[in-house]
Amino acid sequence: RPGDHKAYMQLALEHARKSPPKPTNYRVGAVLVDLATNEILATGYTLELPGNTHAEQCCFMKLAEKHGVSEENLKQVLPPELALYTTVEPCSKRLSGNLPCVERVLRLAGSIRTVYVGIMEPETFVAENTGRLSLENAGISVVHVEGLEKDILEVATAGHVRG
Ligand SMILES: Nc1nc(=O)c(N)c(NC[C@H](O)[C@H](O)[C@H](O)COP(=O)(O)O)[nH]1
Ligand SMILES: [Zn+2]
Repeated sequence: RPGDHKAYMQLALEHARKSPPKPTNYRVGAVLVDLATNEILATGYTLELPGNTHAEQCCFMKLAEKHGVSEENLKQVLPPELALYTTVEPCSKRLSGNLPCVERVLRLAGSIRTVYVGIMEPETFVAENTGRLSLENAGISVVHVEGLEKDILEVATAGHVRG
């Protein structure tokens, strides 16, 4: 249903639960929605695809694969009004050095209009996630969907040694 942000975030959390726990990242789930049709274009979760992949990255890689384009060229085949739901805000820096998801989202600016986040990134790995500002500067709204923070954090950090 249009505007049912919590339902989409709950779905993203269900995908996050499929992610294998690791002490060096978070277990995140993401859902990409076509706002014109309310169709779910892609889902993803951390490490779903081979390599050290992130949830948002998996959404984009799967959709690119489906359309027979590279992830870099995904923008060419995307509808004009999308929303990305991700349980943890897109990363702005990755300790692995891989391309952060904020950069991957910015490539899709103009199609992705809004990023809905369940929680902002904790400071375990990256002291300050600067993603929100970068996204807003590119005209992409970042909206915090309230109410699932506790569950999202629990799932995200399940692989971490309890301090
Ligand atoms: N939004 C988001 N989606 C994910 O799927 C994921 N795993 C993270 N995690 C952010 C965290 O900052 C990085 O996981 C660490 O910085 C380690 O970087 P790598 O994951 O090894 O590239 N953040
Ligand atoms: Zn990421």
